[in-house]
Amino acid sequence: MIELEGLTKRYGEKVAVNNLTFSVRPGIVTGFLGPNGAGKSTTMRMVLGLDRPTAGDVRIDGKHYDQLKDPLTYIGALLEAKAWHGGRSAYNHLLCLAQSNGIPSSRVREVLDTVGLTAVAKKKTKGFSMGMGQRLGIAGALLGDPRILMFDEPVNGLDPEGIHWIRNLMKSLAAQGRTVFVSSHLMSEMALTADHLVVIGQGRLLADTSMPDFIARNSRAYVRIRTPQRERLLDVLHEAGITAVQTGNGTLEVDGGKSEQIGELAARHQVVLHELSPQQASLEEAFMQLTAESVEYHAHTDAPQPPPQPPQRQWGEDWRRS
Ligand SMILES: Nc1ncnc2c1ncn2[C@@H]1O[C@H](COP(=O)(O)OP(=O)(O)OP(=O)(O)O)[C@@H](O)[C@H]1O
Repeated sequence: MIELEGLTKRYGEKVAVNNLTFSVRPGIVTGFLGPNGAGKSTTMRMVLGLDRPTAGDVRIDGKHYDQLKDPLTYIGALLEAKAWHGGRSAYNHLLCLAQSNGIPSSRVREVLDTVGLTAVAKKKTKGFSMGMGQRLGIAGALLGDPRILMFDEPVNGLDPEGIHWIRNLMKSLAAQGRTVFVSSHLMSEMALTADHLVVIGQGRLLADTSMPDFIARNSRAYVRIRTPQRERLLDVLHEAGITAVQTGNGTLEVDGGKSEQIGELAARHQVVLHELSPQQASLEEAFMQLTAESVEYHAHTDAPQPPPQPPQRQWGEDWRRS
C-alpha cells in the first residue's frame, strides 16, 4: 500500500502538490491522471524520498522510503527514461543496480527476459531506442521483485506494440497481487489499463474513484435541449415525471435517451424547441472538463471562490453543468 496524507510540495510561490490524501491499493492498477504540470511526477518523487514534502506525509507499507531496508525489494519505479550511464551495457547497468541493493545477480537475466531485452543485453545503452530505454527502466523497477510498482508516463514515445506490451505487463503485475501505480495525461490510455483512478489538477485531488464508476457516471447518455420557453418546458417535463437540469449556458439536460418522448411532449404542448439533441459524453471529454475546471479555478484568483467540495461531488455532479 502507498498512503498519502495531506501531501504538499511548494517550490517558492508555486504549490506543485496541494494537500493530497489517497491510498494506492494492491491487486489493481491505479491510474494517476492529470494534465501536464498537474504534480504527478512531484508526487511520485516524494513517494520515493527524492523530494521532501513541505507538509503532509507519504508512507509505503506504513514506513517512509528511507526507513525501508533494501528499498528496491519493496518498491520499484520508472521515473525518467534513460537515467543511466550510456557507456554501460543493459546487463551491466542492471548488475550494478542489483549488487548495490543486495539483489542476487541471477535476477538480472530474469528481468532482461521479462522485458524482452535478452538479445541486446550486452549492447551499450547509448544506442538504445526510446522503447528499449523504457524497457530497461522497467527491468530496473522489476529487479528487486517488489510488491509495489510505480511508473511515471511509461507509454510516452512508445510505438503501438510497446504500448500494448506495457499495458499487459501492468495488468499481469496487478493480477499477481502487486500494487501498480501508473501516471498518464491520457484518459484514453487509462481507460484501457486502470481499475482505479486518482485524478489531480493543479496539484489538487479532483477524483479518487473506480474506473467502472467513472465510466458509469461519465459515459451516460443525455439529451440537450434549447428552447425560448424554458419555464414552460420545465413544467411540461415535470408533469411527465422527467427531470431536467438547467445548465450554465442556458440549455436543459435530461439524463437518458428520451429525445423522442421530449419532442412529442413539446409538440403536444406547443413548446418551441431550437435544439433537441441526444449526447454521449466521452471519457476524454469528462477528463478534460474535470481538469479544465481546476485550471480555471486557479487562473482567476479575483473571481469569488466556491466553497471547498468533497472530491466526488466536484467531478461527478458538476462537470456537465458549469
Ligand atoms: N524543482 C522544481 N522547481 C520549481 N517548480 C517545479 C519543480 N518541479 C516541478 N515544478 C513545478 O511543479 C508543477 C508540477 O510539476 P510535475 O512535473 O510534478 O507535474 P506533472 O503532472 O508530472 O507534469 P508532466 O505530465 O508535464 O510531467 C509544475 O508547475 C512544475 O513546473
